[in-house]
Amino acid sequence: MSGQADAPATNAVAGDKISRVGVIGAGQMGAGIAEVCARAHVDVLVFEQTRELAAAGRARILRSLDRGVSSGKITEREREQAAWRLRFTSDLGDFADRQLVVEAVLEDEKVKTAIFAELDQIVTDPKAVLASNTSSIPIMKLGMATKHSERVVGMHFFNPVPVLPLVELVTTLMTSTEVSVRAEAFARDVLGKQVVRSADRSGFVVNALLVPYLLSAIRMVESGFATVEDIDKAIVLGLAHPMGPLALSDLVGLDTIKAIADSMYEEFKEPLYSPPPLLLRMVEAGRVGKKTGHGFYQYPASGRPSSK
Ligand SMILES: CC(=O)CC(=O)SCCNC(=O)CCNC(=O)[C@H](O)C(C)(C)COP(=O)(O)OP(=O)(O)OC[C@H]1O[C@@H](n2cnc3c(N)ncnc32)[C@H](O)[C@@H]1OP(=O)(O)O
Repeated sequence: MSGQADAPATNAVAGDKISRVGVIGAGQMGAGIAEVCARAHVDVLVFEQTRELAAAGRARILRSLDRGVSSGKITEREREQAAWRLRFTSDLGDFADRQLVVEAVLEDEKVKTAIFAELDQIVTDPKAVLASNTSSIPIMKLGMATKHSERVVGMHFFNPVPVLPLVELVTTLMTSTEVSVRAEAFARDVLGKQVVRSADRSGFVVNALLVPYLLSAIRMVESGFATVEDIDKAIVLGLAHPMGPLALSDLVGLDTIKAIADSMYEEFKEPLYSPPPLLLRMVEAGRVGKKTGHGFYQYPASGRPSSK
């Protein structure tokens, strides 16, 4: 193998434009992906397991659209139109007509492989793209849960999805050229994202660099090397990052960081990827960051962080 992304299996060309998308999961990533699709004039169907989760997902998207209006990124009319393009279902069978499905459920390999096996039966169009937003699970494992692994790619978005312009596109040894070209064209030309390609290695490009950095910051807190506030202040003021590593860990979710670190450690057996005990204890305590209101910082209803 060269040092490039894994070579796709065939040389077909891109098919027609994708205008019907399915998103599985309306948590922080799924909701963000559904929102950017709806804002890009795409018909979006979102799967959530229950009506309550679907209602919470819709409310999350509407709040973000409101924020888009108040910050002058979209007009009231665009907000209304995007909201109309979003539908929810709790029956995966409704995804039969989707041209692209993006799975964005929790980082659990068993859950994700079961979804891909089911989707493969439901979405029968051979040109359809089955994508995962996984942060770290090798895409091949998801592809091999299907009978058509040539349709499976990784499309990895970044949080907050409406704000961050990157998508990592991950092709496997089995992904067809047609599918990778369609997925890239959709992310770039329809969603207006910029695309980088990564080989199918746990963590891909961004998390392979980000996760050891976040884990090192958590180890610094654990050892008493510096306080949470000072570590974040040092990085914001000293490196001009928009937020420090502990605030960023809270934004991503400590449960997600643990899952990514576990997956990267399993793949590379690199001690730097091993989750430190403080991270494990915080996840066990349910203090996983912004989404539960408490992580390295506390998040009152206003959403503004305060010290632990
Ligand atoms: C773990 C993984 O697998 C993948 C990951 O996701 S890794 C995590 C990647 N994410 C990051 O690194 C986030 C880093 N942090 C940031 O980018 C910023 O701190 C932040 C965007 C989260 C918040 O920034 P902020 O300055 O406090 O907020 P705010 O000023 O309200 O918003 C920043 C910009 O986004 C825009 N924005 C915010 N919410 C928006 C929305 N819902 N829709 C559209 N635009 C929005 C704002 O208008 C503003 O735009 P301008 O700079 O042009 O004015």
